[in-house]
Amino acid sequence: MIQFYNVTKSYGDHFELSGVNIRIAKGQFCFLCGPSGAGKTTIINLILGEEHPNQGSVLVNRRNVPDLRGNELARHRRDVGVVFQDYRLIERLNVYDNIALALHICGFTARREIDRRVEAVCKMLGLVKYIHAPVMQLSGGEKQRVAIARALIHNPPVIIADEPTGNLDMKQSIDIFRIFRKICDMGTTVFFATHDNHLVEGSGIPVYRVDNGMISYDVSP
Ligand SMILES: Nc1ncnc2c1ncn2[C@@H]1O[C@H](COP(=O)(O)OP(=O)(O)OP(=O)(O)O)[C@@H](O)[C@H]1O
Repeated sequence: MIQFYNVTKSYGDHFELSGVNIRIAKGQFCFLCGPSGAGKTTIINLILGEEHPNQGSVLVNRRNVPDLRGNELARHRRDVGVVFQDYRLIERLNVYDNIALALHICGFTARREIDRRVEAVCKMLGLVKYIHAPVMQLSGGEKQRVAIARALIHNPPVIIADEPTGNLDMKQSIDIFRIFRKICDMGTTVFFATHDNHLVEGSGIPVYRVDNGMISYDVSP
């Protein structure tokens, strides 16, 4: 589903990732760990096609991302749901409108279909009672659930999470992590960048670790 072959990415002479090989199968859950500045967001941007490698290939669903242009790139970005640490929601809009906006942007116009999808995803994420609440009134954990709902609304085969628990306390982090595990159990591939060792250790989930420009792979016990 996600494959990096011998990828090199540098920014001038101050940062280089080299010889990056990643292989994440369809429906698999993998962590992406590493210290601040190690290149986690760079790897995510390569998957999204927001950055291009200097060398090597980045395949998602067998498509070489750096080759995608125009409609193909737009389609690729719809196929990869993204969740960020800082939620990136529109605070003055309510939960329903934040999630529905993602469907409007993709050309959905039928009100009944939009209602059906938004209600289903809110039900799955325990957001039904907040559906008409402005996002600014929600806690960090609730906002992150809205951001996950927005990322899931198109049923993307892949979800990328960039430090999704970075602003949350331990209890909320564990809740959010469990939601991602549930999403994976439903068949979605999940790549989860985190600094939270308490989520990684003992989880038994494979980990890609970036450090000093290199990547290694292991399975935490
Ligand atoms: N567009 C860019 N131009 C130049 N340098 C960049 C660019 N994007 C990132 N960098 C540099 O690349 C390095 C890796 O950054 P990146 O954001 O990928 O790290 P990270 O592991 O996600 O860090 P954090 O955990 O702090 O978010 C950093 O030294 C950063 O300053």
